[in-house]
Amino acid sequence: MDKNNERECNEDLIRERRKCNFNIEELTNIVDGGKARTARRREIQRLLINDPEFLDEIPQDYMSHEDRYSNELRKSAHLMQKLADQESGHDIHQDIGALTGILKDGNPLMVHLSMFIPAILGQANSEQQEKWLGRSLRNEIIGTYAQTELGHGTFVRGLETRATYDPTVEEFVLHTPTITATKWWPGGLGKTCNYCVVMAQLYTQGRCYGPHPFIVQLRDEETHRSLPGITLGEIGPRLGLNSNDNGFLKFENHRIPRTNMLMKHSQVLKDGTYVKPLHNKLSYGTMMLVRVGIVGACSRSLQYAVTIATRYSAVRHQSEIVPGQPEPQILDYQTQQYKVIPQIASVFALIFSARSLSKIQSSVTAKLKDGNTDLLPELHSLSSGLKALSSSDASWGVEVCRLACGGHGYLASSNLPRTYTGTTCAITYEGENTVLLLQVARYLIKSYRSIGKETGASSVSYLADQTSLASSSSSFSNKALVQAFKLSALSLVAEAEARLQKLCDMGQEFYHAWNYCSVLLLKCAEAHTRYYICEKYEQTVDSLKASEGVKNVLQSLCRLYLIYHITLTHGDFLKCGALTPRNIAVLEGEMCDLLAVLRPQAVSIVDAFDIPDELLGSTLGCWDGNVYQRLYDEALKSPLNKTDVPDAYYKYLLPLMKSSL
Ligand SMILES: CC/C=C\C/C=C\C/C=C\C/C=C\CCC(=O)SCCNC(=O)CCNC(=O)[C@H](O)C(C)(C)COP(=O)(O)OP(=O)(O)OC[C@H]1O[C@@H](n2cnc3c(N)ncnc32)[C@H](O)[C@@H]1OP(=O)(O)O
Ligand SMILES: Cc1cc2nc3c(=O)[nH]c(=O)nc-3n(C[C@H](O)[C@H](O)[C@H](O)COP(=O)(O)OP(=O)(O)OC[C@H]3O[C@@H](n4cnc5c(N)ncnc54)[C@H](O)[C@@H]3O)c2cc1C
Repeated sequence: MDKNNERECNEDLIRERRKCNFNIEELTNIVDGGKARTARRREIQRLLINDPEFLDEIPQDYMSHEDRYSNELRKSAHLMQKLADQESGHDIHQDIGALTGILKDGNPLMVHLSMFIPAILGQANSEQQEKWLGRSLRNEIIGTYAQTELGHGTFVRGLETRATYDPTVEEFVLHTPTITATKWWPGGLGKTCNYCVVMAQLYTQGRCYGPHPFIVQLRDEETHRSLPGITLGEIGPRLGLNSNDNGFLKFENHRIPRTNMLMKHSQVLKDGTYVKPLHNKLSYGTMMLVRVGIVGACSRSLQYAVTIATRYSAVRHQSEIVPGQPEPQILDYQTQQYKVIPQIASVFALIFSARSLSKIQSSVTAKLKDGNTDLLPELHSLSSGLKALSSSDASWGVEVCRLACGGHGYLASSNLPRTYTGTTCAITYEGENTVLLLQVARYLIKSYRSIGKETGASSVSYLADQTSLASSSSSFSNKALVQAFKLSALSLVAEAEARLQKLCDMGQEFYHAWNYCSVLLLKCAEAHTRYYICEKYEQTVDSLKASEGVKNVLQSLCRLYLIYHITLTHGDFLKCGALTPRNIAVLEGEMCDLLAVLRPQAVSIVDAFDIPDELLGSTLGCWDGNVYQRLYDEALKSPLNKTDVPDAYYKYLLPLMKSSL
């Protein structure tokens, strides 16, 4: 689509784009993380969208279960080949964002790229990396991450798969002792992978040392047949991601060499002696790494959904605001603005938090190389909290965007249903959100109780700021609003700690008291993480070197985000005295003013996300706004439209209609 050719474009969108008062390219660079990143993303996307191999012969929704898998595997394999053919020197994980939309509805090689290779990088020692890293990067072997079992996903310590060391032959015996120990869910496990990293309970010298990672060959490298002692299969249709072959796996006393235990952090020596790691949760490192990646992935899903909803809201006319006048664009309704524009603001919140988290992760990883694990709990807490809030915010945001598109948003061709199912899964996988938030709460309570002890953990240092509890601000600057979030989080943590202590003082065991307070603890974790996101948003926008136009847009979006979230949880702000009822009323009024200020810029802001039509894949969100013709053309692709009278009519309907004659 030639974006300079207005003749092919919907008139409403032309008018919207003429209202733009900022430099779109500059905002695109901010979204991508710099000019060079924009250029690289475009280079990759051009390479992909001009390649006919990525086209589907028929829309996926009309394919059989087998054909969907096969079609997606074809494209995934082609994509991997294409990326491998690219000049070297690029980190493929840096490029993952550029690939959004090219593969639809889960792809069978995703976990190979996002977990198997990272697991080898993070858990294997140098000899093991020598053996498996190159092969997996060259796609000579394809792997997955097999941790979850039928009986246990959340509670990793409860996994039942066993790896028992036999020093006589220096092998581990992998065994699935019960039906509930069957590995269940891993992406690509059913039919695609020939290797995997298995998390199993390590037994040596008669003792269990807990879950550890092992690399296991599953299928013959020539015939692709499952190896003896291994049962593999696919788990069946899911809410979404149905092009992937999520699988199951059972071991029947399957033997692997001792050197297949991934030994970067802990080891089992030839005689069976266990050497413990520097920190006993280092074996959970792959999960933590992916949680960081999920924050960025969620921001991209939301960019897709909100691009579709915003453009559609500019094109769609319905009802009337002024009686008797022409039907307005639905984007002119304040309630529609309230659906769509906070989601645009949320995209930037997620982008800036993802970047901040990624920096922290790099510095923790660098420290780990020197044997320093001090900041691991801080990273665990932040990555858990941000994974949870980003996935729930993005899922809700995508759903709101679907609702904002009325009936057409329910159509598969809008690409909103698939965007939703591809986002909501992140609430569950890689640590179910409630469970991760309770991990954050655990860290908060522990940190609150150790006030005064220097831990170097900056995300919780505010918990020591007891004086702020008594003070409410009369100023409404963005900084002051962020302070209100801080106060709200601090006061919730203080309340939860006091409630826990009271129950313990009354004679309850701590773990019962914990469960009894867990709804409040969840709120603490959410408030703390929201404060973190708001603080990063405000700081990033404040310190941004940008033109006035871009800065103004981002300031307004940031302010909208702060006020929007205050209004959603205003009870917490009132309860702690951070804001008064009058303050809330004023802020609610200002939120509506901000919607009006941002409304004329909305289309241009989503244009700055720069998502090519071919990747957006939506009849409603295309750049030219030619919505109705596209909806009609897509409908014609339905196989039911191949004939005027379907066979089913003769088989079922005709006999029914004639039966009473
Ligand atoms: C590169 C990627 C790019 C992009 C990504 C984009 C898209 C996604 C791509 C792929 C994803 C696809 C599919 C999903 C795959 C999966 O789902 S894999 C399976 C994931 N499974 C989970 O996440 C399980 C969740 N459960 C857990 O992590 C743990 O069980 C638990 C953390 C909830 C609890 O662990 P326990 O061992 O029981 O610990 P505890 O008793 O609760 O706590 C003891 C102390 O340990 C601390 N702790 C726990 N975890 C960590 C950690 N990772 N690091 C540091 N510390 C940790 C905890 O805080 C406790 O500390 P105390 O000081 O309080 O004692
Ligand atoms: C699309 C998809 C892809 C996946 N890919 C993989 C993969 O590649 N590899 C892999 O190993 N796994 C994978 N998984 C599995 C995934 O990681 C687990 O489903 C997830 O960790 C949740 O565990 P669970 O299913 O046991 O849920 P459960 O823990 O059974 O959760 C059920 C409910 O119990 C609650 N609950 C559980 N424990 C607690 C607690 N301590 N406190 C309070 N509430 C609690 C939860 O909040 C939830 O409401 C995938 C899952 C999905 C949906």
